[in-house]
Amino acid sequence: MIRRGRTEGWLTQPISAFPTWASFHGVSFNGIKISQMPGFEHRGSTVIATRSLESEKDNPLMVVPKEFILSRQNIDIFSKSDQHLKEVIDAVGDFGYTARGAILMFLLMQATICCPDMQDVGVKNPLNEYIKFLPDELLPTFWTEEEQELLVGTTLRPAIRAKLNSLLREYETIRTGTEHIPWCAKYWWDEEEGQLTFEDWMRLDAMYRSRALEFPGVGDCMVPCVDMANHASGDATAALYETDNTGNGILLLRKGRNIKADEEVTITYGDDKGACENIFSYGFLEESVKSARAMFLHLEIPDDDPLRPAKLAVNTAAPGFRIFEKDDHIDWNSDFVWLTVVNEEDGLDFKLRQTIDGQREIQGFWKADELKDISNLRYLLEQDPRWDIYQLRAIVLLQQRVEDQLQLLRKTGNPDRESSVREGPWHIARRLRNLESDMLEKAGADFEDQVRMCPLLSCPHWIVACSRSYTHPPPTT
Ligand SMILES: C[S@@+](CC[C@H](N)C(=O)[O-])C[C@H]1O[C@@H](n2cnc3c(N)ncnc32)[C@H](O)[C@@H]1O
Repeated sequence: MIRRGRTEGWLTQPISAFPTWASFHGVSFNGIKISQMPGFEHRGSTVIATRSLESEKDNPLMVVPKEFILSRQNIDIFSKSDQHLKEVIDAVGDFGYTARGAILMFLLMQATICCPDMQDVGVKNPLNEYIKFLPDELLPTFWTEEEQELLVGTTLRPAIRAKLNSLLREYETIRTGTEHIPWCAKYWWDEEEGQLTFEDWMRLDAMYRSRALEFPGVGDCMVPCVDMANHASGDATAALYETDNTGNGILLLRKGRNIKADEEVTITYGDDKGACENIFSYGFLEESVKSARAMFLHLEIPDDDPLRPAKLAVNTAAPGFRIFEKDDHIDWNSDFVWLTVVNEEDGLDFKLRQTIDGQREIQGFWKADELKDISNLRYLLEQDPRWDIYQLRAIVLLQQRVEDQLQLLRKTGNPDRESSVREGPWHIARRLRNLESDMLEKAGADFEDQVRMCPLLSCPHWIVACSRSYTHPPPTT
């Protein structure tokens, strides 16, 4: 549907029409415009100063009426006057009550309302037009198989796979939830006339993912017009966004910041995000980025661990660990790792409990303490006299996983660009490979140092103590 709307023109508007649309609906601009930056057209539209601006004198640069903020709460309000919107949000169950679910369903309704084939569906509102100004971002979920192959060995590759699987599950939830509604059955799902495809869902997800912001006092939302600001990190960030005391969205130059006419007014999409997350959500990596910053590596509980099924049953954490830069070294965090490195002899135990509705539920224990939440395990292990051993097991496990990932990256090398591969994905994949490879090398060296400095290594029994969760040869000292 969306692709058709873009081609036939009913779901697209030139950005030159944006200022008229925005001012007509009460958005105020002070010394700024939305347009493309000469020389940087590949970055789409952005916010540009029309005259020199000073934070002391000119703030706020933009005020967006609070009714325009696409948030969970506002969509609740919209759905009170649009029974079709309410019907589909209610039909998709819990998903429709999350910010992401409600906003995606709202965007889907706007595209549906714009489609000339759909009669008497939804209520026309100013945000029907907003979706027409949103470009189709080349996020990695849209890279071809061949382009995604360039990512083998990077953490972006499994992230894309997982995302596509979760999008498929969402799409199925929407289909099964709404196919009994007569107008959805006809316009979305009918085998001949139905317009909605998985590609539409991917496009709506890309609109949301590349534009959603966490707005102070509102939560995850899309703020039309503020979401036209491009990203710059660190000192290069020119402006901040927040809500004023009446709930309107505002854009403010950073304190003490001056901007010359024709300069870009950027915001930050999050300076702490790793290179992988930036590419995943926004489809680009700033040229100034010189490190991967943060990476998430998946972990498996070994098949020969007799507690594996029980551990997986109680696990509520992401199955892996995150490494990140901290000062001049690489640090890590994970709740899952602690569950992986302890076993029955240490004090981990599981019991089956009968619930009141007759179901059986598995409960985890660390010695006498019930593991109500897996995030509590680390705290309990810290109190244990064998904490040093668990730490050593964890670090050795991470060290091996980091080494495996590095080997995978090295094995695939830096492939040459085939003519069927687009320049953008190729360039980004190459940069990510190099950045992640550097970070893994640094993490490997830091973990090696930690193992080497561990006092337990002078104890001849340490391998025995560690052996349960340590299946690889110990590092040489
Ligand atoms: C929130 S939108 C910003 C407005 C967008 N440029 C537009 O045309 O609607 C985020 C998208 O803008 C682009 N973008 C933002 N900052 C960028 C940057 N520093 N370099 C390259 N592209 C950027 C990316 O395509 C990103 O997915």
